[in-house]
Amino acid sequence: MNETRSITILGSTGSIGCNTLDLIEANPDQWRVVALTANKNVAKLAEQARRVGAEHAVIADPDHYTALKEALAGSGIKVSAGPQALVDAAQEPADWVMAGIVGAAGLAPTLAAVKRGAMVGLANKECLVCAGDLVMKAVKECGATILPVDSEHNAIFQVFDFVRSEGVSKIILTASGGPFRTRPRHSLATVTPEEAVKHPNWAMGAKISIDSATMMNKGLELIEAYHLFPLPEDKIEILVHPQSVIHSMVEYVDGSVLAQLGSPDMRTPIAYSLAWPARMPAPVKRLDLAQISRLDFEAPDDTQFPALRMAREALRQGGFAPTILNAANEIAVAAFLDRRIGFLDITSVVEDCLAAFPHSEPDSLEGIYDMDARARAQADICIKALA
Ligand SMILES: NC(=O)C1=CN([C@@H]2O[C@H](COP(=O)(O)OP(=O)(O)OC[C@H]3O[C@@H](n4cnc5c(N)ncnc54)[C@H](OP(=O)(O)O)[C@@H]3O)[C@@H](O)[C@H]2O)C=CC1
Ligand SMILES: CC(=O)[C@@H](O)[C@H](O)COP(=O)(O)O
Ligand SMILES: [Mn+2]
Repeated sequence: MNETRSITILGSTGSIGCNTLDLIEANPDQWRVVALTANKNVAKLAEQARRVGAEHAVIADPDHYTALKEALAGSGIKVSAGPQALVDAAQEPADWVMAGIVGAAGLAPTLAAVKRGAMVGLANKECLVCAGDLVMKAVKECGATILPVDSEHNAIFQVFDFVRSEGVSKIILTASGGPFRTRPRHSLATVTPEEAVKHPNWAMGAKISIDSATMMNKGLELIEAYHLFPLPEDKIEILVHPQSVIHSMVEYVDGSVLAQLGSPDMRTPIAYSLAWPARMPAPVKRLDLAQISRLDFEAPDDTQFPALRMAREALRQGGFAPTILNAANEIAVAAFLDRRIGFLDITSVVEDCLAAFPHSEPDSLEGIYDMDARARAQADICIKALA
């Protein structure tokens, strides 16, 4: 990469945000940091902003505005707070925006970056699950470039022949199977949040780690892949691969299967997206296949992991079903992390919420926000009923 790129990181204090900062700080001359954002973590945001000389720091929770202002006093860094300030930050003219906020809270700022035609590194899969048609329509209309950061989608992006896409026969999304892949389902009723966040291969934020444990992560990724790549749902297959070395594959009509491999370290897909269309170095452990010595594969078990079936059905059903799936899952995962429900209740809550609403089609962003809020309220009702 020859030119200097200006960058905004939405969710800079999270796992994706910190990995992104790690890469840009290794090559500081190539980057100018426009804005960094967080939800509540004032201390980390202020420290990051000072360290990289950000122009603007935004805290989503307005109750933390004064604390951030004090933490950045004398730095010359602009400070703002609240959900609209996140959108304003995404609208500032940075060449490249990392969509690294967790959950549907990332939708509005991601859409704001898309609408000004930016290059967007997309980690926030929930915004595509919640509002995929609307986001992808805005991408086309506004000339934005989506660079998939999610490791599987980044792998597919690296090996998908967009010029001759009629030659693609299917996508194979790999899944680790999470920490409970080999555990009998009945034994999962009593697992703790501490056990469930322990992913076998990846270090990630709490919400996505729980999603990996229920395999809802792969369900969300199925819907994400459907929106990112020009293939129907029945051409997107899920394959369990416990080592997370092959990050995904594309099969072509001539029988060729192209895969992207690497150590399970998000700095590789983030670096690919940051430098795109060039490449940049990433300080990750090099893949040593002789040492790994074997790669395993198995078909996913929909009985052990009903989230996979539910996500595929929601995608087939269309309309608001994926919006409801995502919203209910966010609320149920938060309740599990708070120890208000058990691990197996997460997917039961999602299933009950999906059943609670008759089929209807979104016609606007407001309609999507309305359904997202109604699904969250319904999930709260289901959770109270379990107590
Ligand atoms: N972690 C990973 O390796 C991968 C993550 N992803 C996806 O990337 C996204 C981020 O994941 P991850 O980095 O693990 O998550 P983390 O929980 O580690 O970080 C989330 C970030 O979003 C901010 N945030 C949380 N809630 C809000 C809110 N309501 N409004 C504004 N900002 C908010 C957090 O701020 P604060 O620190 O103040 O709470 C933090 O900066 C998710 O969509 C995930 O699915 C995809 C592939 C891999
Ligand atoms: C790193 C990443 O992209 C995660 O989404 C990861 O893939 C989670 O692993 P599994 O969902 O396959 O367990
Ligand atoms: Mn992933």
